[in-house]
Amino acid sequence: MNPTAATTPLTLRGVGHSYTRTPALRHVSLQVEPGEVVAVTGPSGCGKSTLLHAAAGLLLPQTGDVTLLGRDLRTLDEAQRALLRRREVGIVLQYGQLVPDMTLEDNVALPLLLDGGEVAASRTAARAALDTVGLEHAGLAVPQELSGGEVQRAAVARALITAPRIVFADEPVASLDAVAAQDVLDMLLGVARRDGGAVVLVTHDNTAAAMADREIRLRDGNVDRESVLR
Ligand SMILES: Nc1ncnc2c1ncn2[C@@H]1O[C@H](COP(=O)(O)OP(=O)(O)OP(=O)(O)O)[C@@H](O)[C@H]1O
Repeated sequence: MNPTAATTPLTLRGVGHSYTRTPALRHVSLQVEPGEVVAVTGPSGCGKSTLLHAAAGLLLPQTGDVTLLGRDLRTLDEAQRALLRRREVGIVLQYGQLVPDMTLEDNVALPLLLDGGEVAASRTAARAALDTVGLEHAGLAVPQELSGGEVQRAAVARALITAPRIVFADEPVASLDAVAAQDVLDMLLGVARRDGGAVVLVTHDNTAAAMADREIRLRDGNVDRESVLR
């Protein structure tokens, strides 16, 4: 058996975090199983993005523990968490988060280049990744020359270029039309079909949420309801 297939991709135990006096997340526990796609839904401000940032190691929550791909995130320093994210985790945040004055090709190649990848090979891989998201024509453009939907698709290409074991996506289809949204979701959800892979999708979009295996609905920083969808 592949040893990575048995690793639980993500476990949160009693995770809480406050930016101000009102907690953004109160006490959230959840587990994502190998092969699973989990949609995190709920009204604006209920804590979805905070949950995603904590789960992906972008934010160390004030209380509780996160185990990501078998690693307890509290035991890793910032550099170790960054390395784990870069090598094994794909992250698509709201608004794409591309580097503004880099071409799309270099933006998408960045995770490989930061890991010591050879420049020409990394750019070739980036062009192939841009091709899969329908942006083969835009490799030499910079993000401000693109539409919101194109930026989002490039962010998806960048998140998938390292063949991550888990993907976290925050509203990945918010600025896409229905056809492009379906394409992007298919690509992201493909990660869960890899051995031991998993996907966590924050979304307001009912169609996107309905593609998940399980929906976790938050309210006021807590899990309000969990529904098994398939
Ligand atoms: N950096 C921050 N500083 C202060 N408060 C914050 C910060 N980020 C989030 N919050 C607050 O924490 C709460 C949860 O925010 P969060 O972004 O996690 O919710 P959300 O469910 O993702 O919202 P949306 O659907 O609108 O993106 C909100 O009340 C928000 O105003």
